Amino acid sequence: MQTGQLRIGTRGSALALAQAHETRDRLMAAHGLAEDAFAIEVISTSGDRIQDRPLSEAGGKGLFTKEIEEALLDGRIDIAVHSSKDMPTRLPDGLVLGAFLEREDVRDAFIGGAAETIDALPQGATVGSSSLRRQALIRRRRPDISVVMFRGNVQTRLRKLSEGQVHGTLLAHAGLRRLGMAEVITELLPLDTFPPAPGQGAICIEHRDGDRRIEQMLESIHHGGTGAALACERAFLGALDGSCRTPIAGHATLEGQALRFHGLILTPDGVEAHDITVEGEVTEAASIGRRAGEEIRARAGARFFDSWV
Ligand SMILES: NCc1[nH]cc(CCC(=O)O)c1CC(=O)O
Repeated sequence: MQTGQLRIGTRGSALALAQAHETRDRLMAAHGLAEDAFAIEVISTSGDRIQDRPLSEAGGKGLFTKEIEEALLDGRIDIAVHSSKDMPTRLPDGLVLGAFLEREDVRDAFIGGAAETIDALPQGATVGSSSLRRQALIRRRRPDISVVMFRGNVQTRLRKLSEGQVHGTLLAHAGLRRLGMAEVITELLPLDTFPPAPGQGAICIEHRDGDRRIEQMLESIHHGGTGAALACERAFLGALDGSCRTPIAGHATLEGQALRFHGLILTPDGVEAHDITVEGEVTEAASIGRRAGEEIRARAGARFFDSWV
């Protein structure tokens, strides 16, 4: 490592590396820096190592961030690049999310083998996904479909699909685009029936609270609209206690100074669902999300949350 280099911590998956490179490239462009002003440090996380069970059972979201956050706190790296969707609502003391890059398309994508769309899948088809939200949304739309646990990187999933192990799978459009693989998509799912996970499609950058040098560098690559949408979506998750065993969707959109949030919670079988829309000023982003979370919680009732914990 050269002295003065900015050290970027990331997981080692192809998607994580693409996101780290995108962040580095934006910082290079914004500050007229060369590639050797940065070092990309790959950090393996528990989430990468656990492959045999759903992460919601193994301990949830923090599994993708713990080792990276330790590296930040120890001063081994200066910034960490994450998928916002994978970030817990509460960060360790001393760390903050300092910047969000402009959001990609937030929609889920269906990659079909047996048929191009979810509606066209044969009766009783099998779809692979390990996301509780996607499982519940598919079951809500097509109760006859069986959803099987499906993890691993994009290449592994596509191989299983081409081997006929499943009739289709769902992935984030954003991730496929960042990998240059959007051509495998057979259907982009509509936002009203397949609302995204809070944070989907947005890259965030975490750093040590009060690190002035980093704060100044990030200012130029931060996207204010994405930051407001994410403040709202993360507040919604926080108000729901971020339970990773509950299928939760939440999406904030902006039109000028107006922010509109749509949230949805479902039972894992997709049978029961509660949704909410709250609108307000962009400056109130976090309180809109919190209010939506509190209201949907009250509406669903304690029984809804108790039924599978
Ligand atoms: N949990 C894995 C994860 N985290 C972020 C993305 C996609 C990229 C994004 O949403 O920014 C994915 C894969 C997927 O859902 O297909």
